[in-house]
Amino acid sequence: MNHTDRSEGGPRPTAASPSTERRQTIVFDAVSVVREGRTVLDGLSLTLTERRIGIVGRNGSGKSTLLKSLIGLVAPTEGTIIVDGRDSITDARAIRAVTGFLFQNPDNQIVFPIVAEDLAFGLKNHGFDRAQTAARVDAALDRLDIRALGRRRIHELSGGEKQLVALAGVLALGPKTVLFDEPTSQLDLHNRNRFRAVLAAMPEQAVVVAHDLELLDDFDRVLVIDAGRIVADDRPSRALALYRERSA
Ligand SMILES: Nc1ncnc2c1ncn2[C@@H]1O[C@H](COP(=O)(O)OP(=O)(O)OP(=O)(O)O)[C@@H](O)[C@H]1O
Repeated sequence: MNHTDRSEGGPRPTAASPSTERRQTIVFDAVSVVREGRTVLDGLSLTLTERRIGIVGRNGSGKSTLLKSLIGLVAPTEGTIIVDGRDSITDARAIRAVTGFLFQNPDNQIVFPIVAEDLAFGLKNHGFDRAQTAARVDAALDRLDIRALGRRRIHELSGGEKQLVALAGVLALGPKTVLFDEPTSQLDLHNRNRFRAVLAAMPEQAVVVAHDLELLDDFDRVLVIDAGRIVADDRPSRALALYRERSA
C-alpha cells in the first residue's frame, strides 16, 4: 500500500519506538488554496501541537485539502505551511518521511497482492534492509493484532481488515504523525470500535478528518471548517456541539 512518500524515497525515519513521544508542530500561516477560481482554503492561520487533532465540516468544506496540503500534495496559493520547521513544498520529502497518510479508500494504497509483501515493499522503498523490513512488518502486524492477515491476499480482505492493514503499513515506517482521512467511513460498528481502540493506544500524533463524530470525543482539539475557514477551534465537546448546531 502506498502509505507515505514511496515514490520519492526521502530520509529514513530515525526512530520507531512506540514508547517515545512522537509529535510535530504544524504551523499554517495565512494559507489560502484556490483551485479553478474557487477558494478551497481561505486564509488559515493555525498552530497544531496536540497529540489528537480532529477536523470536521460539511462535504466540500476543505478538510481533505487541508490534510493534503500538510504533506505537500496540495500547494498553498498563498501563505506557508511549516511542519517541524520544514516547508510543505520545498521540504515535502522530509515531511512525508515522518508523516504517514491514510486515505479514505485503502484500495488506492495497494501495490502488492499479499499483505506482508505489500508492507515490505513500502519499507524497502524507504531504505530499510531485508532484516529490518521483516522485523518491522511483523511488529506492525503484531501491534494491531492482525498477524494472521500477513499471508492473506489483500483483495480478499474486508474493508475493515484492509483499513487495519493500511494503518500497519503506515505505522511500520515509524512516523511521528499520521493523517487520517475519514478512517472509519467503510467500517461496521465492530471495526469502528476496534479502530477507535487502536487510535487511542497510538503514541503517534494523529490528525483525523471524520464525519464519525464520536471518534473525536476524547481528542485534544477539534477544528470545525466551513467553506475553507475555521469556524470553531476548541475542545471536542464544544466544537462538536457547535458543528451539530450548524448542521441542524
Ligand atoms: N484539484 C481541484 N480542482 C478543483 N477543485 C478542487 C480540487 N480539489 C478540491 N477541490 C474542491 O475543493 C472543495 C473542497 O474539497 P475537499 O476534498 O477538501 O473537501 P472535504 O471537506 O474533504 O469534503 P468531503 O467531506 O466531501 O470529503 C470541493 O468543492 C472540491 O470540489
